Amino acid sequence: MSQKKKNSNEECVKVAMRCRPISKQELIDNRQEIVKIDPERGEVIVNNPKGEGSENRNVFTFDVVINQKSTQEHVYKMTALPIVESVLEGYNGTIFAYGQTGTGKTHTMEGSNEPADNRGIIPRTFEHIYRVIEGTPSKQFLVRASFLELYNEEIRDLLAKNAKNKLQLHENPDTGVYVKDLSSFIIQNPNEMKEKLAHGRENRKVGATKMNEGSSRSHSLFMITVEMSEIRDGQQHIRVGKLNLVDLAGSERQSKTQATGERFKEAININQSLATLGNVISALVDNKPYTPYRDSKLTRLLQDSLGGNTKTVMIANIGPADYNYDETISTLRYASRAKSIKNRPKINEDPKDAMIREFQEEINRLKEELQKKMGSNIQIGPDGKIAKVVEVQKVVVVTDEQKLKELEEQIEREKNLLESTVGKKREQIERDLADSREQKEKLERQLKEKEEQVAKQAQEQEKYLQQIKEMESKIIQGNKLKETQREKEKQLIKLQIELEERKQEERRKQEELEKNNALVIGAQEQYKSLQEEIDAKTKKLNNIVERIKQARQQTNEIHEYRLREKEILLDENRSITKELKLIDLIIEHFIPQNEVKKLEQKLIFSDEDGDWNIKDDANEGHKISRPASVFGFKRPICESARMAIKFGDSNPRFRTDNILQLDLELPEIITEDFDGNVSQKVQETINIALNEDEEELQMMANEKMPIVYIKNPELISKENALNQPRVRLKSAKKTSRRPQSGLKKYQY
Ligand SMILES: Nc1ncnc2c1ncn2[C@@H]1O[C@H](COP(=O)(O)OP(=O)(O)OP(=O)(O)O)[C@@H](O)[C@H]1O
Repeated sequence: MSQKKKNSNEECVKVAMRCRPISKQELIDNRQEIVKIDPERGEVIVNNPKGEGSENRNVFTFDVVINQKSTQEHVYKMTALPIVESVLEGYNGTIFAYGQTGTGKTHTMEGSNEPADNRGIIPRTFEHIYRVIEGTPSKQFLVRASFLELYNEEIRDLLAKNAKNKLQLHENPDTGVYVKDLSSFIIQNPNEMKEKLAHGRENRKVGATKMNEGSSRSHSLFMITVEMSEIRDGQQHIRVGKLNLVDLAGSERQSKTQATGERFKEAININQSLATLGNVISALVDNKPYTPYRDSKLTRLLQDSLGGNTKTVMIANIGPADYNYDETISTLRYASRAKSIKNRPKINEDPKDAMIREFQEEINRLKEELQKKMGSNIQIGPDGKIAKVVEVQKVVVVTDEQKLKELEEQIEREKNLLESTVGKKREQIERDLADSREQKEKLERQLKEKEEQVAKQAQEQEKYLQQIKEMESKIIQGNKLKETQREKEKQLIKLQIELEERKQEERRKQEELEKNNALVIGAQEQYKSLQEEIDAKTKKLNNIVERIKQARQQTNEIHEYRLREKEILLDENRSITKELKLIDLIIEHFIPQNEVKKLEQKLIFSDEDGDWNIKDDANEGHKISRPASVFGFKRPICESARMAIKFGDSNPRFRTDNILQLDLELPEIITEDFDGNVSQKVQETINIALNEDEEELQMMANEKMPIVYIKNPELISKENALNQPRVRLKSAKKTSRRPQSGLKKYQY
């Protein structure tokens, strides 16, 4: 029984491993290749450059393993293709690349357009989606795309006009986690989609590290939503498939990348979010009661892809060189665990918020309105054209002109007749003629009016048609000619997917079997002689001893790796503490205590954003009421504005008109500008706060510092403290009050 069918629609995360070729630099540095790949068995063997004998071999098995020589097309077929096919049936799908920096995640996900063979999964996905749409005339499609990055735990819309704006994560009980205000574009063909990808890429954070020149310093997520509408059994059915294409920033060691400053901060954030991803994977695999999705924005964004309702493929990227052994093993262990995550994919059928339904309804409404406006004899074809109106115009013209012509002829006849008859009737005839001319002019006027009316109607009709056409063009439909080709391709893909799934299933079972075999000594086995039994059992014993050795070796390696990771985390911790200390120092020494308190009261921790936000007073009901208007002024006005008006200030803001975009009214400056020279005392305080631990700071106070600011005055004897003269910060102006400080300051 396949893994899929074990528990209704339960299926495991599919894990693929890709190893990049050894780089030129690695060849120059004479690096050894330590990775061996057997795609048929789905095996990756990594040799420990420091190990000996059988202990130096680490064997991993994955659903798909891709060697250094594989093409981008092969990678697409083996990893993304089945997921994209599922998305086009209405499933949610996620493809994400994970691995150490510089191992080829971006190459795998995006690749490059030149040469065309180098295109990665994302552009190939675009082509695949529109190829399927072209070959499916029985359905209507609406395709949308969004592109975001997650940089230093902040979400940015890479397709927005202002890509610097931070966006927030929200949760909807029906649709799950989503990014509020993320822009989404309706896309009609793969080229338009590629343009969006290129546009977003330009806005993405990329920086050089020692390990990779063009390293992605953020996680990126390209989202494609495919809405499909189909008439089945006389009823409309809508399905929506969502595809997440994720290129994660690379995991890395600060010591290797030699990151400093902003790069160092980025690296800390990247490592932290990846560590959370690891924790989520572990919690899911170990069936822990709580999964820490909320610990990072990355895991919240991927919540449905890990343990949710999505079909997921994880591509673990590794490098082949010996100096990356630790990271390679760590990536493979991470990936190996992810194989056991179970998802429950389901088709998104008839969702309430499908945009294609809204579009279709709007098109029908416009058509109905057009019909109403243009009269009952107007018929709208599938292409939205209206021939009848044009005919009416013609009829009107023809009828009126004919009438006029007949009239003129009649007049002419009468005129001739009259001219040839008695002269006394001439006057009468001329009068009649004048009347006829008047009638002709009247008719001409009527004709002109009618022409104008028809032109106006035609204009209005054109406007409606344009609107309908524009909306209809967003909904794309396939071509009958391509249908057979698509059917054949679909059959082929289905067979290929089935074959691959069977292979993967066999591999998983084989792996399980091998694990169990080594531990079970065949109690029921029959042996011909005692010697045969001894031989067989000795063999099995040796096998077990070998496995125990390997397990010990692995445990030692994991232990060492953990120690190193711990060291890195401690490093990160130290740097964050340092930064915090600096911020503390600034707050405590340079911001009045009452302002700090006010701010603290206004701060609120948002579970949704995982961040501190300033409370919106309006929502809390503490909003200060607006002062009432002063008689004679159009709006409430402050004292300084009133004074300014009094003294004839020409600034438009004081004209009491409602003018937008006014300059800010700046508060009175009560501080002095910094003149550039930091006093030795302040500099020493800052240096010590930045460099030393808290306790050391207090201890050193006795030795070096003339003035020391401490958080806990109880630590110093009161007597000692009181014997010392107090020093207070000077105010900028004599008229201003002295700044209050939350710290008690003692001098020694
Ligand atoms: N399979 C491959 N074949 C050829 N070149 C590759 C392959 N994989 C990666 N490379 C090359 O290696 C370099 C690093 O790759 P890439 O930028 O994709 O790594 P990355 O994992 O995305 O790194 P980071 O996490 O720092 O963004 C690039 O020059 C890329 O072209």
